[in-house]
Amino acid sequence: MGQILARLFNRFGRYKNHQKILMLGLDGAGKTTLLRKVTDPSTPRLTQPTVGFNLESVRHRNLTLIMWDVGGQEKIRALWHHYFIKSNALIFVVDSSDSSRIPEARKELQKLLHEPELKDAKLLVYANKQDVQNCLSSSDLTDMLDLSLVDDRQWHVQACSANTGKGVYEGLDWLADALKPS
Ligand SMILES: Nc1nc2c(ncn2[C@@H]2O[C@H](COP(=O)(O)OP(=O)(O)OP(=O)(O)O)[C@@H](O)[C@H]2O)c(=O)[nH]1
Ligand SMILES: [Mg+2]
Repeated sequence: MGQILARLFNRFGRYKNHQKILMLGLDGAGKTTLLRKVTDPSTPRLTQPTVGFNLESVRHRNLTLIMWDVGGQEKIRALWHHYFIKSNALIFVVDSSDSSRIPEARKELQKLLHEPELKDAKLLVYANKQDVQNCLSSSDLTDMLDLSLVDDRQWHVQACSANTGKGVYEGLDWLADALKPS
C-alpha cells in the first residue's frame, strides 16, 4: 500500500509549487463535502463514507494543493499513517454540531500531533457544520481540543460550513500564508 501511495505522491509532486495537504478527522466530519466544495462547487452531491481516500489538486493563490481526503471511520484510522509522509499541512475537520464526539476528535488530533512524520505540518482545523443551529464556535473548539497547548507549529481554527461554503476559502487563505517560504 505504501508503494502505491508513494507512486501517486511522486506523480502529483511534478506540479510547480505543490504542497501536500492531508485531510483527516472523524467519520462524518465533512472532509469529502469540503473537498467537493473547492473542486466542484457547482454540483453539490451527497457523499458516501470514504473507504480509502480521495485525491484532488486545488489551485489556490499561487499554490497547487494536492489534497488527500482519507476516510475517518474508526476501523480504518489504523491506515492513516500510510498517508503521513511529506505532508506540508494537516487539515483536521471537526463536526461542530456534535459535541458528544469532540473528546474522540481531540484524542485523534492529539495523537496526530505527536507523530514524528507530521512534526513539520502546519495545522488547520475546520470547525465545520456552522450552518447547524447551536453548534460549537471556533473558540469553543479551540478549548475543547486543547489547541492552546500546541506550541510546536503554526495552527488555526477556521469556522466553516462545507454545505454553504462559508469560511472554507478563508481557511485556505490562512494555509497559503502559513505555507509561504519564510
Ligand atoms: N449541515 C451540514 N452538514 C454537512 C456539512 N458538511 C458535511 N455535512 C454532512 O455530513 C455528512 C458526512 O459528510 P462527509 O463529507 O461524507 O464526511 P467525511 O468526513 O468525508 O466522512 P468519512 O468519509 O466517513 O470520513 C454528510 O451527510 C454531509 O452532507 C456542513 O457543513 N453542514
Ligand atoms: Mg469522506
